[in-house]
Amino acid sequence: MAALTHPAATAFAARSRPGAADLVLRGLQWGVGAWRSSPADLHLAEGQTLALLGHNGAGKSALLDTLAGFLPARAGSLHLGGRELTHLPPEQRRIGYMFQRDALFPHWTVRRNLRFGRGAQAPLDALIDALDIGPWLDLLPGQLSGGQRQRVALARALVGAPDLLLLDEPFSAIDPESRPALRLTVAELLRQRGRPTVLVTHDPTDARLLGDQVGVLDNGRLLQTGLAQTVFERPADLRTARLTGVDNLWPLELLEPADAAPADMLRLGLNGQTVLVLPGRASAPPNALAARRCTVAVRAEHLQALRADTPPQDDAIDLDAELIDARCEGALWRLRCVLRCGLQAQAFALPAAWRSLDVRAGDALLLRLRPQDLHLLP
Ligand SMILES: Nc1ncnc2c1ncn2[C@@H]1O[C@H](COP(=O)(O)OP(=O)(O)OP(=O)(O)O)[C@@H](O)[C@H]1O
Repeated sequence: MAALTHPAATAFAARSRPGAADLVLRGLQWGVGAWRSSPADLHLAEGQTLALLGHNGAGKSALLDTLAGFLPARAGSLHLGGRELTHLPPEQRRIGYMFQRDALFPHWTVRRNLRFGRGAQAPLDALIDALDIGPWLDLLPGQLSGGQRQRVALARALVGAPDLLLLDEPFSAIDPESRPALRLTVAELLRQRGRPTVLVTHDPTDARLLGDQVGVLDNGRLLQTGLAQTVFERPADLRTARLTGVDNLWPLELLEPADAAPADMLRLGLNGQTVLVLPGRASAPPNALAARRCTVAVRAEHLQALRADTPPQDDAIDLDAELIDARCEGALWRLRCVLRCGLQAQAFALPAAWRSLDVRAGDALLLRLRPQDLHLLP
């Protein structure tokens, strides 16, 4: 597998055509049959990747088909590098598209598949090297595994330096061991391409790692788009929080400040009992203040599991908890706990931290978080 800064990837990028190529959608509506999206506006700068997250049927593939010209836009416009594409046929759009199903020609070798269309004259060596597909060039797609075919399809989408790259779940058939390395290779290829990419995924890790921007699509409506960090750390609503993989979503009531507490403290609780006290009521969404309830969103990676006797620390919020169970998930342990108020909480721990905790199911723990890692949703 090619390394993150594989020289071949650099050479491949150097041969990509230079020039501005922003993707701009203005009130674009797309649809399949009777299904139709809401209008969407978007500006994706050259070189940026938009990772689109959404449930099944949200309209992700239909959007890619519309950008590629396989489905007609129902309304609005689509510009790429200042060129209006809205009504151009697919072959005039200079778009590389990796479909959800690899769509390689089954009776052609991998080499001939790569040489099809835009790839007829394009240099291939650097791309073949970066994606590690050299050994399969003379094989037919049917002689490859699903994951191997996906890599070839990825190369075919990238060949000839398209102005816009569309990737529909590019890693869905890649085995879990190869996925992190391939993700990094692709991230580097996309970064060096200098052209926009729209990538559809169900995996928040793909979206976080590959997306400069993240868009969350729900039944044809873009709920939130923005910098990946903003969408992941500050999801606009509950659906976005779920789609971006927030594990802890605690529905809490806004309680009156306790006696003698500063008036601007925010006291959140359950059944009248205090769960969290936060500095500053300003962090609460205005409609949550009015409704006197909100959902507290905390990513599992922001909860630090500590031994129950750990001394308190300034500016940290500590929650008493009891361990339910712990499971190894690749490089991290996922700790499932129950808070004193009865709500469940999940925290990640690195293997060394998990070992040094030395706790078992039923043992007491402290879950620590920084106030800035906690986000209140209406
Ligand atoms: N051939 C079709 N005829 C009619 N409606 C369709 C057709 N294909 C898809 N749809 C509808 O269009 C909507 C958008 O489908 P689309 O395939 O874009 O969703 P998606 O977000 O890509 O889903 P998935 O994650 O399952 O691939 C869906 O609600 C679906 O019901």
